[in-house]
Amino acid sequence: KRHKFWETQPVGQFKDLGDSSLPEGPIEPPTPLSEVKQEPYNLPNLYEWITCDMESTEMCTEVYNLLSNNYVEDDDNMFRFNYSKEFLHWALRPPGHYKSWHIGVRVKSSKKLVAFITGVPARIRVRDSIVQMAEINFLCVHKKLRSKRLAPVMIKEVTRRVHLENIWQAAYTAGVVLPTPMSTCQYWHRSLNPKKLIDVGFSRLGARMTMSRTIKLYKLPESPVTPGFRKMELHDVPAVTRLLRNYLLQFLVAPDLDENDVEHWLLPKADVVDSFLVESPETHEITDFCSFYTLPSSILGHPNHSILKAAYSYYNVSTKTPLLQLMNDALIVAKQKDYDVFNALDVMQNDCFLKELKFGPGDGKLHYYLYNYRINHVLRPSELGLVLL
Ligand SMILES: COc1cccc(CC(=N)NC(=O)c2cccnc2OC2CCNCC2)c1
Repeated sequence: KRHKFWETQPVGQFKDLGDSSLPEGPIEPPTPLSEVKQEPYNLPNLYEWITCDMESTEMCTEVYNLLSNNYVEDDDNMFRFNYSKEFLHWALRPPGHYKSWHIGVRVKSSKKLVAFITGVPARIRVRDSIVQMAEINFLCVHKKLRSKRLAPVMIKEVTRRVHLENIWQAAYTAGVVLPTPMSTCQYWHRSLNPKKLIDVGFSRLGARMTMSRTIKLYKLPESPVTPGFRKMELHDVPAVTRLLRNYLLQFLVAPDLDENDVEHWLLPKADVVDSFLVESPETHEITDFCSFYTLPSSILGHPNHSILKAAYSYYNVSTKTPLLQLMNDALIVAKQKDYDVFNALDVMQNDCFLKELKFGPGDGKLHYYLYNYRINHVLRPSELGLVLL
């Protein structure tokens, strides 16, 4: 189906796929900053731009409410992402963030927030090149304002504000196919609370399975089995940074994280991000790492459950403990913390534990995109070392 807007943008076009005469790298050169449009794009008359100060509790609440009622739903419209205020406050303020990249649209008369889009800066390595990019996320238009062609103007406005900071590439994901995925990943779910998942229709009772048999199938030990498995702490940042930087080198696309980034993105924050490591009891060396972020979903229209508590696999490194055992310990602590389900994409080396740890395939795909950067070969998920929130 035609992509009226995306055919006008510097993104890989379907017609160019396979044309490896086109060089890998930026599609368009940077524009001199003086030539970047200085004023915001025009919005339909009733609406105005607002820069959302995510340090303000009221603004965080307005953004939370917009997303909680209007953001991404699953294909059957049974669940809707319910990012918490604390999560948004964390996700949008990494080292070097720009307030101007937290963009809202509100109704001039009522001041009601009706749309949102964000960018955060990230250093992303693509093969051997480190590229300063914007990670674009949380594009949301109020349900009542859909198909007014607001999304293209919001994408153009965040692009314009990213250009003003002399950044010319971006990365983003979507559940829909646009020109042109750099990789397409499958998502997987591991039941932790199978009874609730079946009650709310997230999972179905397997054929020839009883509920008690299903509960037994997903049962986990009370506590992690790996000696030296513990929560990450501030003093672990240098060692975790070394471990993670070295591990991510094997992937064709991965974040280039320094200690400041690791401190922000991976230090545990209650109900936002959890991270654990294995410190060898003999040598006190840090040999392995695992992490997940907390992204609940609203359960739409269910009489006795309103929230699905979900953990999303984030960055994991195994150098001594088998990844299978490390991730099983992650499942165990997620169950201890009362998560209903543990989600993962088939990126990095996740394929090696998904089936064995009783993950089931989800009913959709997550497509990864780069803006203004051509990659000649669509990446296999196992070549991708990037997890977006
Ligand atoms: C269970 O509640 C849902 C509520 C809304 C959408 C979906 C399906 C879905 N679209 N899932 C994912 O995109 C997904 C599945 C596994 C891991 N990460 C994911 O997406 C992340 C990364 C992209 N931004 C959203 C969160 C499920």
